[in-house]
Amino acid sequence: MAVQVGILGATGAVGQRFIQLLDDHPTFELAAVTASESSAGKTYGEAAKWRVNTPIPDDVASMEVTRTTPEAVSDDVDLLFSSLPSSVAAEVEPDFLDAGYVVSSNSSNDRMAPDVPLTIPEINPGHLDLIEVQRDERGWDGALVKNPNCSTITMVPTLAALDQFGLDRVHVTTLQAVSGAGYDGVTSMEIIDNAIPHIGGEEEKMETESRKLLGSFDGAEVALHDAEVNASCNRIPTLDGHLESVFADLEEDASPEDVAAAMREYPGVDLPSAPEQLIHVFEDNYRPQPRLDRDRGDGMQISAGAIQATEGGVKYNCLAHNTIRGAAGASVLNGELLVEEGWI
Ligand SMILES: NC(=O)C1=CN([C@@H]2O[C@H](COP(=O)(O)OP(=O)(O)OC[C@H]3O[C@@H](n4cnc5c(N)ncnc54)[C@H](OP(=O)(O)O)[C@@H]3O)[C@@H](O)[C@H]2O)C=CC1
Ligand SMILES: N[C@@H](CC(=O)OP(=O)(O)O)C(=O)O
Repeated sequence: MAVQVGILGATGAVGQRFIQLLDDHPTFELAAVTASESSAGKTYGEAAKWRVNTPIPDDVASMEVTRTTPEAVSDDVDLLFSSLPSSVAAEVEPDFLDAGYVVSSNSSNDRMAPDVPLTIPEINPGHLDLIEVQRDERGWDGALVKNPNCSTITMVPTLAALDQFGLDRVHVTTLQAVSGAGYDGVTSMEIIDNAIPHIGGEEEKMETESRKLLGSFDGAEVALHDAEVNASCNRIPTLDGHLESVFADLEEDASPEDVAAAMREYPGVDLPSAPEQLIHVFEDNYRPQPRLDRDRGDGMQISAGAIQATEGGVKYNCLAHNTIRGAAGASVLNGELLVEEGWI
């Protein structure tokens, strides 16, 4: 039976990706779209400055955009995807949770809260059970699950594959696409013929969220993985697709071939939006590249390549589509996991 879903912040850059990914979804049926006061009351077609590379589905274009309050959303909606600015999400998500909604959120508020599952279905599906803790502590009838930051989710599946060799220390440098900053985020004058060598708050997110995702859960709390993670984040003039260079120190000996095999064999999950193989490893050291490889697995697969030995471990490059696997696709996959695990 179809699960009725809604999108909070549906008119924005990530909201538009949600609409694209939910069109013809086998389980989810879009029943509500919300945005700010200035969009409320308009049809979606009037309110959204549509910038995704497929047309607005006709049935969505004619839907009425509502205010972002629980009262404005029908009780028939079982699951909400959230792509609000994090300051707005911090204020309104708790209202929806109090009202009993299950929320799969892409916004960065509360990702590191001890009682909020920060989840990638292929990596730490068991962390979803934090929902019980969250309900006890906060008295919510609903449930809140978060997906990680787009740069974090690009790297973490590869680190999870390396963890069998004893992940000790990670250094990562990112080359991030402009779409990560949103449509109005960086101006053309800033980014063309240029690179911007810092992204505010991004390094800390990579350094903390990765350790929560790889951490162990004992039924009550998540113990952060004890690897040291250091990140340096940079913006470059690609449109979509974050490329990252990772240097990982390992406790055990592992050749580049061992590492490539561990990445290739890392198990996927059987959910509608999941790629068949989680990590594609290239033999060609000049791959992955953003323009050529971001759409692998409908934008949900992670790519890796140029795996080479270092004194303490390995170095390699990895890539993911930042607004699909790194944002809306990640939330949809978490929604599918919530259904699969019986939370909805
Ligand atoms: N852009 C990206 O690639 C990525 C973004 N993210 C995160 O996802 C979230 C959304 O980002 P993005 O889509 O780029 O943002 P946008 O600014 O494009 O969209 C924001 C959405 O939130 C709505 N909104 C804004 N203010 C309010 C309010 N006060 N009350 C209710 N609704 C409001 C907007 O409605 P309206 O149109 O009416 O203003 C719009 O629908 C952010 O937390 C961001 O950090 C994460 C990964 C990647
Ligand atoms: N900061 C990311 C995008 C983003 O919005 O991340 P977060 O989901 O952590 O807010 C980027 O610039 O590419």
